[in-house]
Amino acid sequence: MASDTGTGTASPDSPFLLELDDIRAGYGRAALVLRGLTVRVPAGAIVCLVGPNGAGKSTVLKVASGLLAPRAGRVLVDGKDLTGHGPQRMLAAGVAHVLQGHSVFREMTVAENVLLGGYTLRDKQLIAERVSFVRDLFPVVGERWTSLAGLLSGGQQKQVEFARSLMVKPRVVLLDEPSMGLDPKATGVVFEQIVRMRDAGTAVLLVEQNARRALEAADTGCVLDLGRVHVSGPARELLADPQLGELYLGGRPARR
Ligand SMILES: Nc1ncnc2c1ncn2[C@@H]1O[C@H](COP(=O)(O)OP(=O)(O)OP(=O)(O)O)[C@@H](O)[C@H]1O
Repeated sequence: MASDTGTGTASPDSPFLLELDDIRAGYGRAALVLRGLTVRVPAGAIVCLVGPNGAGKSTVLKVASGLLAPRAGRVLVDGKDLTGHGPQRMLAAGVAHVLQGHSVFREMTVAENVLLGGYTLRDKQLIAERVSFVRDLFPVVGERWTSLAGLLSGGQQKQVEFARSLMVKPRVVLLDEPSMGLDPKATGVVFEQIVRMRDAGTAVLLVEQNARRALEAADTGCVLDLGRVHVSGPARELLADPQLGELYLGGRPARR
């Protein structure tokens, strides 16, 4: 397990899909929220950020998707420096952001919601392929295709949001608190779907309050504190660490 991932260097042949390198970022004139944060997401991995309320977890995702420009540091996709580019450019580079809370259009059908995710696509054949892909990946999306999205449960709506984000075939999806407002059963289903997304080839950078459940699904965990990555390492090791459990994961790990 590494104590702070440090600054490191990035190169054009970087093994990482997404790198946030020594990021400093904040809002307006307020004090910096991120103070030298480094997070790296390899292809085919789920990386999970955990940490106390207000630690800056959502801010990390906003920097990664171009919603918030960092004051210093670099944002790289496939080793290419895209620092300062906005959300449109980051999406074109393969970085999709599923925001916190529920963002389906309740008065529209599941189909209309999902197709909105592909509105930049012009090729009808490609749209059909992507629709088929997301319907296979998230069976409930296919089953409820013609229903009004507002009639679906919270967990089902979250899967519609995932499907919408995958329409453009992103390389990495940023998920902000996907279990927010869901009961334990729906949370379990949503995490299963996140693992399926990873297994289908999309890397995931995940932010969660439900730290234990998220780390169980993740490959790598990063604990944020005071605007930096305090500790990072294999998610299983973080889960098994009693000190981290006590400090950041709401008590000691469950006995196995
Ligand atoms: N749009 C904004 N304008 C000003 N300050 C903001 C804005 N968004 C977040 N902040 C501040 O930045 C800090 C970090 O917020 P952020 O939402 O990134 O934390 P978080 O770790 O995701 O918190 P939580 O777990 O409570 O969602 C907080 O002090 C918050 O008040």
